[in-house]
Amino acid sequence: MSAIPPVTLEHIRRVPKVLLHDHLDGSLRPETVAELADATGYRGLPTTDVGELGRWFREAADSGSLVSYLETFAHTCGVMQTEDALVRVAAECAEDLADDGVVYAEVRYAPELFVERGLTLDAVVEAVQEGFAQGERRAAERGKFIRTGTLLCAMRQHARAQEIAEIAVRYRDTGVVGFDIAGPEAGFPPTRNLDAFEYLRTNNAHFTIHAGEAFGLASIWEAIQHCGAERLGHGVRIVDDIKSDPDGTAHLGPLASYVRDRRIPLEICPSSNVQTGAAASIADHPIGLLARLHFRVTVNTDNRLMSGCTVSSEFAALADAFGYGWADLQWFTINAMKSAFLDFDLRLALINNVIKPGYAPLLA
Ligand SMILES: O=c1[nH]cnc2c1ncn2[C@@H]1O[C@H](CO)[C@@H](O)[C@H]1O
Ligand SMILES: [Zn+2]
Repeated sequence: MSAIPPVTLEHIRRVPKVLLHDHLDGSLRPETVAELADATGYRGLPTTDVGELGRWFREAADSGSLVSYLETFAHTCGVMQTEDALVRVAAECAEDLADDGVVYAEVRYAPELFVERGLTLDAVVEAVQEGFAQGERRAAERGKFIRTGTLLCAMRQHARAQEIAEIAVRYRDTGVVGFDIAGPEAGFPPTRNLDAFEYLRTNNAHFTIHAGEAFGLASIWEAIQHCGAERLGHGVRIVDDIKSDPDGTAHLGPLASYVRDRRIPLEICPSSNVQTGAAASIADHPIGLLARLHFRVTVNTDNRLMSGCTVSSEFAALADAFGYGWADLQWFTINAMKSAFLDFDLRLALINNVIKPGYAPLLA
């Protein structure tokens, strides 16, 4: 019998993982940002030195506020205005995730941010899907399995949610698995987009909503009870509805109970929350409490470029902070797979044929 390996980054990279919340325009390789700026004539980068550029994104995003964090996306979106650029970024995204041991990923982006040079929204979606297909193929050629789906975001501060929802439904059979709203939360409640959410529900389409990140319970409540969100992007502020006694006994308010009882998945992104000020540090992150109370917690990257992270590094940071072992990491992974916007039979197959066998030798 070989000894069970310790929960280190190196070993975490080898076990199957599932990612539900990752932004395509927040996860480019720094060298790709620099090369695409050169190729497409984008002149706005703060530096063209690749090492400095990676550092710049992490530091600029380390701002303590969601609004200044989001300013960094001007540069990634700036270099993603052509079909070739979108294909490349999506293909590299699939490959990078596969190399990190991610077996299923839902990657999101807002098509409306890539039309500055004349691409149509449909052309954007088709280029991104082509890129993911290429990336999955290239990963498979290297012996790495990954399946991807995309989520189309509408930006809260624009008024295009209905249009984007219609595109999400139209492309549902070609890899678009759902819809989301992203962007600044304060001042832009999800109920501004009620028509779009009603349209999606009428068409039996899936959606998640960024809520409970920079703004509190009201945003979560609206997302679930008015809009009908199936999952919550972040949702960490649900802890505002939980009171803890000095001995650790927790008392859940009605919204927290509803979220837990209905098993509403929380797409938690620990490093991103520290950067935007939604959590003071990884060790202080509400994920510790939420996992202990058995909320449907999933672990995500949000923006790998801005946070300099991967799913594996997020797992490793949580294992360090909270002492999580392989059983906990499997629990996060199965939670995520159960919560995916993918057909039930495919979710079950990935759980039984890929995830459980991947962790089994570590749980003996
Ligand atoms: O954590 C976040 N909260 C809200 N919006 C975000 C977050 N991360 C990225 N984006 C926004 O989503 C857009 C589409 O991918 C990005 O351009 C960025 O503006
Ligand atoms: Zn996000």
